[in-house]
Amino acid sequence: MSDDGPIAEGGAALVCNGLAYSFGETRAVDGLDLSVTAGEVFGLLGPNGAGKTTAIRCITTLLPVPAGMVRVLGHDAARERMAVRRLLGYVPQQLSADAALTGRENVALFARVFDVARRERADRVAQALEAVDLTEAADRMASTYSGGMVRRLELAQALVSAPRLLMLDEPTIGLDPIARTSVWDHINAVRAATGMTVLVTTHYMDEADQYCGRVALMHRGRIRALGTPEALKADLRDRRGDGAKPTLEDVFRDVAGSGLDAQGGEFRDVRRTRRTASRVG
Ligand SMILES: Nc1ncnc2c1ncn2[C@@H]1O[C@H](COP(=O)(O)OP(=O)(O)OP(=O)(O)O)[C@@H](O)[C@H]1O
Repeated sequence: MSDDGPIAEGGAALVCNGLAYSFGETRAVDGLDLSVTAGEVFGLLGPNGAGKTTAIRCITTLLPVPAGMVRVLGHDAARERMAVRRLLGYVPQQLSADAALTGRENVALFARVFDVARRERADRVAQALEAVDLTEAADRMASTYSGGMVRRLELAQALVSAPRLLMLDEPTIGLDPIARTSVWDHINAVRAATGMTVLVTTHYMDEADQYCGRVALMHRGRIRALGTPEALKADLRDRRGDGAKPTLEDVFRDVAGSGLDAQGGEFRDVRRTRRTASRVG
């Protein structure tokens, strides 16, 4: 922790205040307020077009912060971009592994990009591959990997720089249930070993319920509800008072109301798939 610079305010790994970002007339992020506690798994949920990816891209410094403030472990994302980048790991929605390289070469590439010290690189690459159970497959071309293996490889790429805050944009989309569980098991094992903070977006409500300590519903660029899945469900149950047990999806339908369908968004699995395996094949 000593070489990370400023101490995070109030134990927060990430703070966004009034973050806003527009694409032309489209206000993708519209005054986002968020505080993610160090060490937690935080789920950022919302229908298609809610602004989740745009917010993540601002936090990871891939987009500027034109309005509002973003701080990662006390570092300002607008003014200290390199410091923020050194603290972050990012697994984007888009495929980030190269089919024409081996698993080890893919992770080594990220180690170079993220400036892992040359003398440590081989060990750190091996550790990252081990952490996601890809040691045996490490020297095979990524084009031979299954979709779940590719996703774990992308996780290793993000982990090789030993991030304090891991950002995952729909990490399990398009994977079968066993591969989804495997991805989460590996994320949780690394988190338990390192204490890193995880911010994840997902359309899978069951995953958010099971794996996230707290979740926030983002809709039309803003947070509309935030809390533990249990608290959010209990609150809706109390308000409805009909004895039925709401799911997390019920909570978010309640919060976003008819605006969901008007925007064409769905909280349930939207049946999009990254087609990971076929795209690297
Ligand atoms: N490069 C871009 N150019 C123009 N508009 C964009 C661009 N990227 C996103 N948008 C718009 O910004 C809004 C927020 O999009 P964003 O991708 O951040 O949402 P999201 O919550 O991540 O959605 P999804 O769940 O589908 O990934 C949408 O209206 C989208 O059409």
